[in-house]
Amino acid sequence: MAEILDGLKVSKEIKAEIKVEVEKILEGKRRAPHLVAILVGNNGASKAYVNSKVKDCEEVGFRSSLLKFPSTVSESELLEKIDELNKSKDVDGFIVQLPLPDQIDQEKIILAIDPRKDVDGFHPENFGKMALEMDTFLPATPFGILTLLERYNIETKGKDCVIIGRSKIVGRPMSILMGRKDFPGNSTVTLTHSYTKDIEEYTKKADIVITALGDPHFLKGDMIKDGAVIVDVGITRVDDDSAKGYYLAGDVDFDSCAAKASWITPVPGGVGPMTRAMLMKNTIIAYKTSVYND
Ligand SMILES: Nc1nc(=O)c2c([nH]1)NC[C@@H]1CN(c3ccc(C(=O)N[C@@H](CCC(=O)O)C(=O)O)cc3)C=[N+]21
Repeated sequence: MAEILDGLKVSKEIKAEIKVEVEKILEGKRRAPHLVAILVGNNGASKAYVNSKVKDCEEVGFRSSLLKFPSTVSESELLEKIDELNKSKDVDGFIVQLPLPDQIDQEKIILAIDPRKDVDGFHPENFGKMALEMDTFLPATPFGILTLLERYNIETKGKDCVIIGRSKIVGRPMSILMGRKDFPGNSTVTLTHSYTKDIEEYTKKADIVITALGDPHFLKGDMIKDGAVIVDVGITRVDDDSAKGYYLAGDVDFDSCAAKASWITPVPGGVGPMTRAMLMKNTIIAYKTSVYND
């Protein structure tokens, strides 16, 4: 029976550590770190995530601003706002919640963000630095997974790690990070995706499986080996007749995998809260390295 990689617990520890740092900053009579989130449109899940980020900011003592735009906003309007945030001396970092409506070129938006304020770590300059093992903002979800593995002392060196899904914000960067030379890395990485002939062939041999595909209960116990470490990034709202009208489903079939794995992340309470904690971490890093605070 697997032990739980408790992302909710670790995320609280990290936020408490950040809070202590913020208190020291304020004692030094400096302004608090300031994170801005841009939310476009009315997507229920996006709204929920952004609101929880605002709550996290309050919890650690950051200033936060939520900028809402209608789904009809033009690309140039958004670019103007980004330019303003790039220049603003009292904004340390900002994120543009994805996905964006079709009339907006996501690539253009990400390229417009000043890499020094790109606390999501999505700008190609930061992605490149990540790949080259240079100091930079790591994308929050992969950063959260690494931190979770680190805090539980999960050995990754020399392990076979299989990642399912090659998204720009999770699978792809995760595949790079797990193979990096620094801890927790040094794994032998296989990145599987929709064109992989037989995913099971890989997952069955893997010491570590990281699923990020958004397909509820995809990974079953008979697809993994005994003692594997299972990290579930998937989080899909599945309609049901509960009070909320939905439940949150991971990519992992929890019961059958937990029966075989050595460690496993739950959904909710695993990677999600870690993602949020790492955004706070990136924001305080941005604050400390900001040219305006030295
Ligand atoms: N620019 C941008 N940056 C992001 O980091 C980003 C984004 N766009 N778009 C959407 C995804 C998704 N994402 C999540 C964050 C927290 C939870 C989270 O805290 N989940 C809770 C459950 C929350 C609930 O109850 O709905 C949990 O797993 O326990 C989930 C998903 C960040 N994303």
